[in-house]
Amino acid sequence: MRNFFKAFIYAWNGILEGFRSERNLKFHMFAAIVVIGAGVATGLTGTEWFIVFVLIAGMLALEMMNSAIERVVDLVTVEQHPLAKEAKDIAAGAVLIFAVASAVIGLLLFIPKWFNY
Ligand SMILES: Nc1ncnc2c1ncn2[C@@H]1O[C@H](COP(=O)(O)OP(=O)(O)OP(=O)(O)O)[C@@H](O)[C@H]1O
Repeated sequence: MRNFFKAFIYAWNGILEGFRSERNLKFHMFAAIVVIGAGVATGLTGTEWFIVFVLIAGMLALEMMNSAIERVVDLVTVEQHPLAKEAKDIAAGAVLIFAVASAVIGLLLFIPKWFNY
């Protein structure tokens, strides 16, 4: 139980460190607050809120994973290396895929409701 508690504290510190040092994470958090506000104003159903929260949590978690990969790469080499570039660019690509998919799904959720008003 103590180990579980310690692991939770480490993870919580990781979240705080991510939000403290990563500009992109702050931007995603801001975007999440805007989307939640739009959801409240639009009146989403339970299923739609479920989708929105999964996308927000997935986006934040993926952005944090990207930041972790960037740090590990920087720890391994301060030199320019093709593998370092590939690792960082692939991780950034994963974030981009999820961000675009989230934006498309978000628009598919919101736009029909806005047109119904
Ligand atoms: N050690 C490295 N060797 C080769 N290419 C690198 C290395 N570090 C970063 N790059 C590449 O340089 C470009 C810019 O990287 P940069 O380090 O400025 O940003 P980042 O670490 O990817 O992200 P952030 O701006 O969030 O810190 C990216 O294409 C990245 O893959």
